[in-house]
Amino acid sequence: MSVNDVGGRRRFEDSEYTLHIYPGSIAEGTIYCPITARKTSTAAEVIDSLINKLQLEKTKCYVLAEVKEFGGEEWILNPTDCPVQRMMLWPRMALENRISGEDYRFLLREKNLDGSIHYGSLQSWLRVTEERRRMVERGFLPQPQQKDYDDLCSLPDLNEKTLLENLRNRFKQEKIYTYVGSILIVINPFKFLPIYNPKYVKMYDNHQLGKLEPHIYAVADVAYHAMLQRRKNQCIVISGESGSGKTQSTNFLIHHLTALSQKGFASGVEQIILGAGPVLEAFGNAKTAHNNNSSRFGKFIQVNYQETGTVRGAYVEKYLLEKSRLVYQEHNERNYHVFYYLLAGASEEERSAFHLKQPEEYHYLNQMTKKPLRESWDDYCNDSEPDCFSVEGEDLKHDFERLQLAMEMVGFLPKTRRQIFSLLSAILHLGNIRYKKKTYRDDSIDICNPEILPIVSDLLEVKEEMLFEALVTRKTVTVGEKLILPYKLAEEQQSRRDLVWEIKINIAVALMANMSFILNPVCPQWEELPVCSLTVDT
Ligand SMILES: Nc1ncnc2c1ncn2[C@@H]1O[C@H](COP(=O)(O)OP(=O)(O)OP(=O)(O)O)[C@@H](O)[C@H]1O
Repeated sequence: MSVNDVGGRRRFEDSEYTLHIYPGSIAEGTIYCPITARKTSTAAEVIDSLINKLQLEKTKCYVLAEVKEFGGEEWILNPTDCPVQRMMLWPRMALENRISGEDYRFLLREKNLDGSIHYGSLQSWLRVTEERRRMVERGFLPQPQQKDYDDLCSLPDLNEKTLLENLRNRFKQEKIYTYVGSILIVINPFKFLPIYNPKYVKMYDNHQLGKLEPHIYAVADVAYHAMLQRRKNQCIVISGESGSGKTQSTNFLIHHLTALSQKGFASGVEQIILGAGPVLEAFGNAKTAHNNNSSRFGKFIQVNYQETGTVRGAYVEKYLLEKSRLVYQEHNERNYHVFYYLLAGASEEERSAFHLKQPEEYHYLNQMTKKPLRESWDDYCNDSEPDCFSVEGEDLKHDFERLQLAMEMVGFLPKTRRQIFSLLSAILHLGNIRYKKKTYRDDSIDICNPEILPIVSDLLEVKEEMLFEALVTRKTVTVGEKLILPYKLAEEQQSRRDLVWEIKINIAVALMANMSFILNPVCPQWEELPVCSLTVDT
């Protein structure tokens, strides 16, 4: 790096730096090409200068990749990223040894037509990495400054301090995966790392665990090949606290498991499992204090394979749905996303058919946010004060459209979709029912605002009298006898809570039934074929 200006802050911003870009096989004969750039120069501008300087084909699409360890992961820069700023984050040693140092550098890469990155021969890339590793081991190349262990079992001195230090060291180098024997520890980077592209799928295909840098693909790969070789079902359990990245890791696993089975309708299964994401997410995720998109349920995904390793179908099940969230949420938390999507995205016709109101008018949504009522949903968009109805960066109208599309993809007919939205609206209206004592002497309950009953009966498509009975009385069975007992005022919450939970469970069952059907198309020949399955449990 050379700085050609040493003035005040303004002038420092304008300073010029020299970037050394390695074009590799794109410009044979050029080891690196020096490009002058400023702190604010974008990757797109640097690439333009490179194209002119190296006289590259202008019709092709190029990207810059940042490498922090030769032969290691490549971080592809977006066209708007500023390479100089990235370079300024490199350690001083790396900047001082620009020419002889080989660890930190920018590479020029070509983009394929499908948007993937052209890496040239993977084998030669792997060979270089391996050779380098061997040379480091023999002492021909210096050891990395801070030695880290990719398997905690190999730590020479294993205690809490060394364990955490090792994980921290690795994380600083954006190595988010570390083994403990056959267990994989993942530290959520909260940013996208380009280590999930096809190059990595290929690289981890059929490799013994621990041979390469730890990766979630390695775990998927070991499970897949163990299933095929030993002909035994395999199970991967993902656990962690809320927001630690379980859902994201599940998606990476499913991606790799289906990529390994390229034949058959593998990609279709992946598309459905992952495509069903928006549906599961809308009905099963909510904003919590720790995670704006927290899954409030456990997920069991079973991918079934034929003996040949081809995906045969899949099975997804939700369990332990957090039912209490429907009727009560903690401070700074929300009810399930789907309610907010519906209220923001429904058309005028749907608003009137489902008797929709503003979110603040529903007890099940406004318990933690007591703010003055707004005139219309659009008012929320102009409100800069944060509240629980809007989350930064969220576009609820768009999310509702996306949900409708995803439901269509998972096989819901328009009529079923309407029924589900009608049930959701019924849940919200049920929450607004208020109770009182029937009479001064009679402790059983009555409804204060009976005008809600016709709305809910219309939405649930049940008779008003039946609904009233269900809300104020309960059935119990004693020895050989069925009793209908009135709810007492102290039990008023329970009276509608049971009904609300029942509705939500029925919606969840309908969702799962639909998904199971679409993920397991009936194919007569397959019925006779042996199957093995791989399950992912979060
Ligand atoms: N490997 C990863 N790379 C980049 N971002 C990640 C990774 N893992 C998780 N994240 C990000 O972290 C956030 C939380 O992750 P995720 O929703 O998967 O957590 P979770 O453990 O499923 O949470 P919850 O239990 O609350 O549902 C997401 O915004 C996700 O994009």
